[in-house]
Amino acid sequence: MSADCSFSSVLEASQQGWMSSGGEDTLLSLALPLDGIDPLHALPVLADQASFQMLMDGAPGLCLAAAGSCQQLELAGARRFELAQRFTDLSLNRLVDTRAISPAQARPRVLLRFRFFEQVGEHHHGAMHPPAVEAVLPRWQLTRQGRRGWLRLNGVVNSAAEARELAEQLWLKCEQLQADLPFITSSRSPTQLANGNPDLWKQRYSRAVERGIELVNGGELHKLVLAVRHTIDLDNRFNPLPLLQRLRRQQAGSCRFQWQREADDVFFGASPERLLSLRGGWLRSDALAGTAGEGDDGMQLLRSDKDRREHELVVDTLTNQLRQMGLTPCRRRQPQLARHGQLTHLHTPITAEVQGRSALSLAEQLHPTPAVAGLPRREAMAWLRTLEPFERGCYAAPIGWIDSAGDAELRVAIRCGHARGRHLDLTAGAGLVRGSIAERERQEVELKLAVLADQLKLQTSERNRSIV
Ligand SMILES: C=C(O[C@@H]1C=C(C(=O)O)C=C[C@H]1O)C(=O)O
Repeated sequence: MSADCSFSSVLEASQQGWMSSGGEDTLLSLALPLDGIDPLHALPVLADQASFQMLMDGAPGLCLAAAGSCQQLELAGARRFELAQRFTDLSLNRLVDTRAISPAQARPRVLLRFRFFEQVGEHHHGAMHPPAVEAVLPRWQLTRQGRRGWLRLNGVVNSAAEARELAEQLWLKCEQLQADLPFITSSRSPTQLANGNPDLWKQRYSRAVERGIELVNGGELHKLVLAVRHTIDLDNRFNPLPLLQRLRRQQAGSCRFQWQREADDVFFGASPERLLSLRGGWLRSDALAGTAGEGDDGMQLLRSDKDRREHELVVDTLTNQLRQMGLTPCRRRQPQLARHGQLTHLHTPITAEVQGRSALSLAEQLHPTPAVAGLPRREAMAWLRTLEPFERGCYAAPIGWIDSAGDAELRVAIRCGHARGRHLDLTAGAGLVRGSIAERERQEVELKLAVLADQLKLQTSERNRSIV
């Protein structure tokens, strides 16, 4: 092991960090290079018993696991983007980073998860809902990009002795992670219990889609993205890690994510859609809309007038919003095909130079995109409230991180599930535009739900063979 990653060097860094700040409640951040550890695989050891756990697996790009909370913010509603950005800046600026000169992957990060709607709908008050935004400076952060990896520990210290303790904890965790990690297996996949009427969502959805199509054909809306929720009851708790590990192979182009608030509340998925990536003052956003039906390898999709219009609405809106912010976005002229497992979409990447803008001021403009809400945005959002009989929660909302250099990765949380105890909610939606056919849209969400359900690899009891 090289000199800069020996225990004595960590200890020395912790003491220097403490002395350089010397104040009460010093937020100390220690880091060590730690190659060869897969954060997805290591998450249970990293987290130990911590209730907060997070994973953003963009492998073969950056894979990040985090656990425990050092500083956190939860907000109920208004000005959530602005306040979450302020919390992020304050937390990261306050950190005494003893490894300030380290590669981008090692930078300290604040993790963020938004709810789709700023406010909970009138009819759903009283039930448990995720906050409008959660922002967490984690205690532990483990990253890997390529063959390189880093372990970071953030903690509040009030004395040289506490700074030393922090260094010891980092060293100990480093040793634990280098020992043999347990394999990720769910000893037995949970069995899906028979639940009422598995076709209930279809009946509800058909009615909502017909109304949605009236709205777009009548010109009241240009687009509306209606979602459905399917709830599955299980005989056991669902552990998403084996699923996320499989999806890494099957959907390498997606970003797998998991946000565990507590052991009984885990939100997870594999997002094909970037709300924004910020790297060194450059933004990239994905317009992703238009979905191939079963049996179409994408050629019909590329020729479909309805899908091309639906897609173009998303590209135009994203580029206009960026222009309104005084930016000069670039886009490809023609959409490409993006394949994510069994689903193929039309995809147009959009880029812009955004020097000096914060990630969340940009995200506030872009969320929710017409790929997941509709157009005009405000009217579409109001119709979603009327036509969707459930709270979206964090479905289709931004999830990701911001680092100490202002770089960020925010994904749109679709292709996702939310496990609460033994209940598992799967949510999927499809965009309606003029000319949409109700039956096709129903088939599209059915396909999306079936793909999700299939990936879960649940056991089915004799009495309940079909999920969707
Ligand atoms: C809303 C979802 O997906 C979005 C809607 C799409 C469509 O309508 O074609 C395609 C990709 C996503 O932007 C979802 O999967 O839940």
